[in-house]
Amino acid sequence: MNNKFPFRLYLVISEKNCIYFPIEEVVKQAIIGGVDVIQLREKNMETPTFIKHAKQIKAITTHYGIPLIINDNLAVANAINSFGIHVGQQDKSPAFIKNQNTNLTVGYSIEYKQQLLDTENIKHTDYIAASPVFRTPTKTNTITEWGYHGIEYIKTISDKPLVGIGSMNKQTAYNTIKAGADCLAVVSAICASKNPQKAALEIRNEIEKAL
Ligand SMILES: Cc1ncc(COP(=O)(O)OP(=O)(O)O)c(N)n1
Ligand SMILES: Cc1nc(C(=O)O)sc1CCOP(=O)(O)O
Ligand SMILES: [Mg+2]
Repeated sequence: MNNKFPFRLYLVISEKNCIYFPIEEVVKQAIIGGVDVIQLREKNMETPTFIKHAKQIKAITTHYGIPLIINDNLAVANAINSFGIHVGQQDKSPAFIKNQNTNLTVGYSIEYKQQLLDTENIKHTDYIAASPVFRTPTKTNTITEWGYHGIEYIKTISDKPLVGIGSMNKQTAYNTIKAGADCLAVVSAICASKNPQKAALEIRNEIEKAL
């Protein structure tokens, strides 16, 4: 697998998705349970507040040696010197970001087949995300579902590390990895669990079983 994204279980987290514990506690429990990369996704935070919040989360992820990725906001990613940034089709493009002379690892959401032919952006991308594998109440402005066959299809077109996102949990993890995903990104199955550590461990176990 590409050295820049050798991860298997990706926590995508925001304050509002953490139901039973403060975000800092969910981050710690998830890491202990087996999450090996984290994205901070705060969709409604102004940049100065986002930077302050991201610094607090980065202090925890750094303590555990886990990379932190920032969703959407390049100013925040640069301000905290994050490991990476994740962007989608409505955000700054991977080509633009890589042209800023940055070391950021760049993730890019792919919503349908034709976007896989966007070679200019995909060549500037370190991993792609199948967006979504299955529809999810956590993010409703998605287009279609890739499903397991979609994951298989993407792997025939692209050799980029592939992240599956959207209703990834202990029931869907095994088949998504078997279909060809390299990594699973999870929000609610961990953030909304009464036991985030156990939830992460159970998904991680399914991933390892499928590899
Ligand atoms: C790992 C991962 N995959 C997909 C997304 C979605 O990105 P995007 O389409 O830009 O939507 P928002 O998350 O910005 O609402 C993601 N964030 N992370
Ligand atoms: C942040 C995000 N992006 C998606 C996409 O399809 O691009 S789905 C999603 C949320 C995933 O939440 P859950 O794990 O609760 O299903
Ligand atoms: Mg985005």
